[in-house]
Amino acid sequence: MSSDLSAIVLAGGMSSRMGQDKALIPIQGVPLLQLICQMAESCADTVYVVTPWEERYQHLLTPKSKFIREVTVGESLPHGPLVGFAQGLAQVQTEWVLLLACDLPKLEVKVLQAWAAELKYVEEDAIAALVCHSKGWEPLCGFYRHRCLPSLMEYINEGGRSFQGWLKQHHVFVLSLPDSEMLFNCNTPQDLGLLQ
Ligand SMILES: Nc1nc2c(ncn2[C@@H]2O[C@H](COP(=O)(O)OP(=O)(O)OP(=O)(O)O)[C@@H](O)[C@H]2O)c(=O)[nH]1
Ligand SMILES: [Mg+2]
Repeated sequence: MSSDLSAIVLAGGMSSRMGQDKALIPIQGVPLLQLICQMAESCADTVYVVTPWEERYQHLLTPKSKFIREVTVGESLPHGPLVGFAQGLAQVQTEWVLLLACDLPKLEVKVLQAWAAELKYVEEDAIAALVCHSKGWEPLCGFYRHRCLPSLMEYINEGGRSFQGWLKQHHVFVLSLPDSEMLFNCNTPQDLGLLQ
């Protein structure tokens, strides 16, 4: 375990495709958000759950996890994952942050730990270490250097909301993915059906 690594779990999405809050869906009896926090804890000393809805998830917190309350505007609609991440990153002190979506039920702790062990070999000029797939980077299961925050804020302040658009401006270290099933993204009732 590295004291230079913390984790941010994003739990502020609308789950509109699922039709119910994905974070609360039990996977083999464990609510998805709790499952992701448990996995994050196996790699990082502190896990930060970024959400505007602390009360909803209070009962799911694991021993090493805490909330970062996301600030929303207007009718409390979230700003999307890039802004949620920036708000979380601004509160974190470690050199590296493992960023995780809360809808990845097939994550594998061993792979996350092997990636974390590789961070010491990542080139100094890389701002992140991510898996690359045919459509671009996988931004919501990978590692970011804390010092990417000024560039992220600049991109957001200019109106940018896309991880791909932001990452395009930077050098990113490529992580290898032993089995793509690990990144199975549970967005719809059909996805959920595949799990059960
Ligand atoms: N904190 C925070 N997390 C977000 C926000 N938008 C999405 N997320 C999280 O980002 C991850 C990926 O979200 P998606 O699957 O793309 O979208 P979603 O909003 O959860 O669901 P849809 O409404 O179906 O698109 C999930 O962990 C979401 O909870 C946001 O505005 N704030
Ligand atoms: Mg998703």
